[in-house]
Amino acid sequence: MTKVAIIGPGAIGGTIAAWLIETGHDVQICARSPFAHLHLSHPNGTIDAAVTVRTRPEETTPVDIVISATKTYDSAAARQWLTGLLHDKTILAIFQNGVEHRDHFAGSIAPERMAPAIVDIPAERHAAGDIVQRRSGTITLADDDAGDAVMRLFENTPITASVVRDLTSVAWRKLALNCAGIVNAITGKPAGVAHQSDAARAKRMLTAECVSVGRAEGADLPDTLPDDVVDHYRKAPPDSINSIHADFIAGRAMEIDARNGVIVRLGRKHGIATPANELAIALLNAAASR
Ligand SMILES: NC(=O)C1=CN([C@@H]2O[C@H](COP(=O)(O)OP(=O)(O)OC[C@H]3O[C@@H](n4cnc5c(N)ncnc54)[C@H](OP(=O)(O)O)[C@@H]3O)[C@@H](O)[C@H]2O)C=CC1
Ligand SMILES: CC(C)(CO)C(=O)C(=O)O
Repeated sequence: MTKVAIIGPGAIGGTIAAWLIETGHDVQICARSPFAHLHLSHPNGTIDAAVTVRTRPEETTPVDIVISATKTYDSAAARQWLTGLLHDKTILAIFQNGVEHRDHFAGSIAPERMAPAIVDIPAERHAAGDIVQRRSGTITLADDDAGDAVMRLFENTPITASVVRDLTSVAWRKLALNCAGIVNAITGKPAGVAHQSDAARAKRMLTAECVSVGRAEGADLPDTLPDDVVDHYRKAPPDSINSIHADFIAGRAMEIDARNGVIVRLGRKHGIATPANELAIALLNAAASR
């Protein structure tokens, strides 16, 4: 049994919490709003569990592994929980999209105790503690001691956790998929719009910039990635809605900076022009403004 804390019991944090409780770990949940019961509907059934929820950092006790699973823009707020949760060997796993996991938590824990994770688990939260997991999914971590410890946590769950030598490339490949998702939010059309040639062209342009900047950052990315991304959206259920599109529809904050802004920012650093991402960001911000 490992002592675990999960900061941010949303779609991903709630799914992870349910599986870790189910497989016998001691889980503290760090939440903004209290709830007493966790209900996960997953591809093979359901998990129902009573939960220990902390709503204030001073209520927490140190654990072996902290998993931060907030949206990227809540990373600074998530850091506030760490004081009470860390002992001198605690590992901090960062479950979020984007390529800046370490930057968001820099200075809060020694770099060798951070475990950035690329998560591919489609999940939605319907209410506090009420989560639907669509597919068992995968968690990819770096091949080091911290990544190894987090991978072992999932041994008895249906979620496939693995470690890879080159997490940078995995993160940029996921970013390629995510940066193209902005087309759905701007057009207001779900995945099936990728069958339309102009939408597919826009996705390819965004992704091509991601490939150039990612390579400058050291990622190993294939030339076929823009086409692969379009294929991915074409193969998805045509009515499926990616998370930035869902956040836009719901009027929630969006991970625009982590999914597209980062391409523009790092592009500038390397002298690479990123007009498609710049334009897409401006259009989505304009569409979201009241
Ligand atoms: N959902 C998915 O299918 C996938 C998501 N991801 C990535 O995983 C990350 C998490 O996404 P997701 O689970 O969907 O997001 P959600 O919005 O569903 O969950 C985020 C959770 O963090 C909580 N939170 C925010 N700030 C704090 C804080 N200071 N203290 C405690 N809790 C806090 C929110 O609380 P509150 O209830 O108050 O809002 C919410 O419960 C994102 O980076 C996303 O891009 C990656 C792959 C798939
Ligand atoms: C569905 C997927 C994988 C790509 O758009 C995603 O990560 C998201 O919805 O944010």
